Parts: sequence; structure tokens; C-alpha cells
Amino acid sequence: MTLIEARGLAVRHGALPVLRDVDIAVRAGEIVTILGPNGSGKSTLVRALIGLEPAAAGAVVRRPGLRIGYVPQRLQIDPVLPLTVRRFLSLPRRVADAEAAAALERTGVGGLGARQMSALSGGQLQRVLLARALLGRPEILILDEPTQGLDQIGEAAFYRLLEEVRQESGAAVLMVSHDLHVVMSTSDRVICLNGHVCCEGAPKVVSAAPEYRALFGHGTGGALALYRHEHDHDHDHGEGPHHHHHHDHAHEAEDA
Ligand SMILES: Nc1ncnc2c1ncn2[C@@H]1O[C@H](COP(=O)(O)OP(=O)(O)OP(=O)(O)O)[C@@H](O)[C@H]1O
Repeated sequence: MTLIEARGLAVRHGALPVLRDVDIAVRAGEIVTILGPNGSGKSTLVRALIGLEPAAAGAVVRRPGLRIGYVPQRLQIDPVLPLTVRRFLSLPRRVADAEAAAALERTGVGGLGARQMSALSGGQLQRVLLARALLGRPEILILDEPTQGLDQIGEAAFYRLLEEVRQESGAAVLMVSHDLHVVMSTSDRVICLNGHVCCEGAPKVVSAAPEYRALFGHGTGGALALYRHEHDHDHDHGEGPHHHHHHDHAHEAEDA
């Protein structure tokens, strides 16, 4: 079942054409990642899907009544404006104390309800944003570079949490990410964007596509080839992506 889709979508910022002819769809339960260089229109696409950017042509179709949980790329909180985590969770819809506490607990920041939003660390803020998104019992979570500003450990922990939440709730996930290892290991489908959809498909198919390599060059190609290698052949050990003994393979791929 399709939850949300763009059909022939074009979006402009003033006179600037940012997106054209974009056709994408996200179905129930799947994890889809949008990749693309800076300025390629990833945030614009996400915002258009949510209804925050008007279509200059084409259309966005959302299943009627679809519950969306949105985690924005960044949230500027004015430190002069006092806003506790607890009050933030009740914006715009008031939630009960027990519900708010459970959501914070679920995302690993239980006990931070009384903290000022402006005093949170980057990782805590992302978890609070996820908690708020979950309070709406979303059928799809839409996350725009949710781990920006987190260190590698924070990033890995955030993605693990996201995966747990997804398994519990069955929500589909559409995210913008630059974390190629994560993209390759967790996504069902990757959409490579550069003003239009350059290529799309299963991670290993996309990583081999010439359009993809043209956009991301050799370094990334190597990283992706490394991952593909692990998935194809490395069934004996289920360790993480950072294995020095795989470096040779990545170089082979880069040189290819
Ligand atoms: N509100 C705006 N007004 C005018 N131009 C904008 C606005 N928002 C984005 N743009 C422009 O639209 C283009 C796409 O921006 P967008 O933020 O969608 O890219 P992105 O792929 O998410 O980039 P990044 O990886 O840097 O976050 C850029 O050229 C940007 O300067």
C-alpha cells in the first residue's frame, strides 16, 4: 500500500528550479533513503512531501488521513525563549504526562522532561525530536539528516533506536542521509537525487549505477563497494562495517 508519493513533481524556490519530474513512492513498512549532493533538493523534496513546499508542477499524493512523524534537519531554539522538553512535546497537540514520559523513555532520554530545549546536546535533541514525532503514532517517519552533528557513536545509536522503533511500530521510514554505511545496511530502497531522480533501487543496485558513481565519485564508490562485498560474501561474521581487513576490497573497487 502506497502511503505517500510524488508524481511528476517540480518545485521552485522563487525563480530557481530545484526539483523536476520527480516520481517517488513510499509503501507501508519500507525504509527508503534519499541520497544526493549538497543542494540537490533533498530537504525540498521531503518538505514538499509533507506539504510544506508547494508543487510548481505535478502533485504529491498522501493516503487520506496519513499520520506523518517528521524529524527536521535542524531546529533552532532561541535560548532566550524558555521552553522545556515537556512543553515542547505538547506542541502543537497537548499530550498527557504519562504519554510524554513514555515517549522520552522509549527514545532513551527519560528524565529530561524538565530540561530546557536550548540546553540539550545534539544527540539528546534528536532523541527528543524523535519522541515528539512518535507521539503522533505515525504510519511513516520522515527524517531529514537526523544524525547531523552527532559523533559516530551517537549516530550508530540513533539508527539502532530508529530500527527498534520501526520494528515495534511497523512505521515506514523515509530519510535523508549522508551516512553511506547506514544507508547500505538498513535501507530497502535508495533514491539518488540531483534535482531529479538519477537512479533508484536496492542499495547494491544503486551503488553500481553509473549515475550514482558520476555523482559521488570514487571515494564513495569504494565505500559502497565495500559494503556490497560484505553483503555478498561475508556471511560468517555479523560484525559492523569497520573492518580493516576489508580495505583491500574497497581499494580494488576504487581502482576498477
Ligand atoms: N527557502 C529557500 N529559498 C530559496 N532557495 C532555497 C530555499 N531552500 C532551499 N533553497 C535552494 O534550493 C536548493 C536545494 O536545497 P535543499 O535544501 O533542498 O538541498 P539539500 O539536498 O537538502 O542540501 P543539503 O545536503 O545541503 O542539506 C539549493 O540551491 C538551495 O539554496
